[in-house]
Amino acid sequence: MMLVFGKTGQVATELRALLPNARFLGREQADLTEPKACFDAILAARPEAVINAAAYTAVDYAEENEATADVVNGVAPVQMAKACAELDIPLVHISTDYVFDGSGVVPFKPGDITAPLCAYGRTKLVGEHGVTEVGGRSAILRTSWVFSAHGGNFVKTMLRYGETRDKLTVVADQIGGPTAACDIAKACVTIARKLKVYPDKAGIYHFSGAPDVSWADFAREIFAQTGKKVVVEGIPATSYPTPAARPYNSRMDCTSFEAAFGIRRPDWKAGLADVLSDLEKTT
Ligand SMILES: NC(=O)C1=CN([C@@H]2O[C@H](COP(=O)(O)OP(=O)(O)OC[C@H]3O[C@@H](n4cnc5c(N)ncnc54)[C@H](OP(=O)(O)O)[C@@H]3O)[C@@H](O)[C@H]2O)C=CC1
Ligand SMILES: Cc1cn([C@H]2C[C@H](O)[C@@H](COP(=O)(O)OP(=O)(O)O[C@H]3O[C@@H](C)C(=O)[C@@H](O)[C@H]3O)O2)c(=O)[nH]c1=O
Ligand SMILES: [Mg+2]
Repeated sequence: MMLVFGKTGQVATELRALLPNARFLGREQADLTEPKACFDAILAARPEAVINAAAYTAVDYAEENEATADVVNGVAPVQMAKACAELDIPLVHISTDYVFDGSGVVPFKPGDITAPLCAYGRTKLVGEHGVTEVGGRSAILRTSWVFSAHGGNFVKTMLRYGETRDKLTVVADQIGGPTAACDIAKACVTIARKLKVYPDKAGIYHFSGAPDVSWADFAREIFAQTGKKVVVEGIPATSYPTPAARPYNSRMDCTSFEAAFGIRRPDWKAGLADVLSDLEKTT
C-alpha cells in the first residue's frame, strides 16, 4: 500500500485516480503544521512507499505567512523522510522551479545553485535540504507551472477571466514548462516503484512539460484550444506587480530524470487538451 499526503490538491487528485488502493491523508488525517503527526502517521501505516503531494502553495500569501509555510514545506517533509528512512521505504517529495533565481536563459540542472526569490521558494528549499540530509530512498521531483481540471491553477484563472473579458494582459518575460498534474502523478508512482528496487536512484530530479513558453503564450494556447476570442497582450513582469517575486527563467533540464526513469518531458499542449475536455464534461 502506498501512502499519500494530500487528498484534494491537483497532484493528489490525479494520484487518487491512478492509485485506487493507496491511502490518502487529507488535512484532517495529517496536518502538516504538525510535522511529528506526519512521522507518526507513516510509522502507524507501514506503507510500501510515501508520496508527499501536500504543500503550502499560495505563493503570494507565503510572503506574509512564511513561518507557517516553513513548517508545512520545510519541516514536515523532513519528518516524512525520517519515518521513511526508519522503515527503509521510498519517499517521493515534490518541489519547484521557484528554488532558483531565474537568471540567464539556460535550463537549470538539478545540481545548479539554488537561490529562491520568494518565501515559498525559500520554504520549499528548506524541505529539499532537510530531506536530502536524512538520506534514505528519497527522490525530490522539481516540477513547474502545474495545471489540472481540479483545484486552483493558471488555466482555470485564464478561463474565468476569459468569461468576462476579451482582452487580458499576461506576463511575457517569465519562461517555463507548464506541467499537467496527471503527468506528475504518473512520474511520482514510477519513481516510488523504481526506488524500491534501486535505492541508488535517490536524488533530485527535474520534470516539466515541453516546450518552454511564457505565461502569455501559455494563455494564448488556452484560448486557442477553447476557440475563445480573447486577445492576450504580453507585458513585462515589472508591469504586473505581485507580493512575491517570480523567476524569469524557469526552464529546467530534465535529461537526468529521463535517463534514470525512462520518462520524457510530457507535451503540455496535449495535457491541456485533456484538461479542457475534462472541464467541458464537468461544467
Ligand atoms: N501548483 C504548482 O504550480 C506547482 C506545485 N509544485 C509542488 O507540487 C506539489 C503539489 O502541488 P499541487 O498539487 O499544485 O498543490 P495544491 O495547491 O493543488 O494542493 C496542495 C495540497 O496541500 C494540502 N495542504 C496544504 N496545507 C496543508 C496542511 N497544513 N496540512 C495538510 N495538507 C495541507 C492542501 O490541502 P487542502 O485541500 O486541505 O487545503 C492540498 O491538498 C507541491 O509540493 C507543490 O509545492 C511544484 C511546482 C509548481
Ligand atoms: C492571473 C494573471 C497572472 N499573471 C502572471 C503572474 C505570474 O507572473 C504568472 C503566473 O501567475 P500565478 O499566480 O498563476 O502563478 P504562481 O502561483 O506563481 O505559479 C507558481 O505556483 C507555484 C506553486 C510553483 O511552484 C510554480 O511552479 C508556479 O506554478 O502570470 C499575469 O500576467 N496576468 C494575469 O492575469
Ligand atoms: Mg498560484
